[in-house]
Amino acid sequence: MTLYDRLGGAAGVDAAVRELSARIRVHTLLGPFFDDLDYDQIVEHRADYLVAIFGGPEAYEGRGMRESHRHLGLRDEHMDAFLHVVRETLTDLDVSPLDIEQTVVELERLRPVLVVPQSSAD
Ligand code: HEM
Repeated sequence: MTLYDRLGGAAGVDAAVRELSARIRVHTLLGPFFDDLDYDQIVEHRADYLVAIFGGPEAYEGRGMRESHRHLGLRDEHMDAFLHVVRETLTDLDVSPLDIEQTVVELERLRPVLVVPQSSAD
């Protein structure tokens, strides 16, 4: 059984991503990144992308993760905050601690892709 199945398949992942995304949109540090963007479309892409990561059917047709985040200049603190909200959301949705850990491990793999290296000059 994949993580996707244990999270409740398409409906479960979709519900979790929607709840996560609502929390991210109002987050003090993360929310402002999405001002003036089509958030519904981002949430839809985010759900498709995560379904595939967790072992569900591949439906994601958006840009590569590096390409879609590079211009944001994300730092470790943004990734940390994102993962913190993931943990809180899944805990509130009664996902098992083991599945939460596996989810975070999967998302951690994207850290080097999403976080822009800081030059020693700044
Ligand atoms: C593992 C963590 C993450 C995943 C899986 C993820 C996934 C995605 C996906 C699939 C898209 C849509 C790309 C497209 O439409 O082509 C996207 C866009 C975006 N993400 Fe993330 N993301 C993650 C972390 C973050 C973090 C930490 C931030 C910081 C706030 C962030 C901010 C954004 C923004 C602002 C966009 C829209 C960029 C634009 O269109 O200008 N993401 N993300």
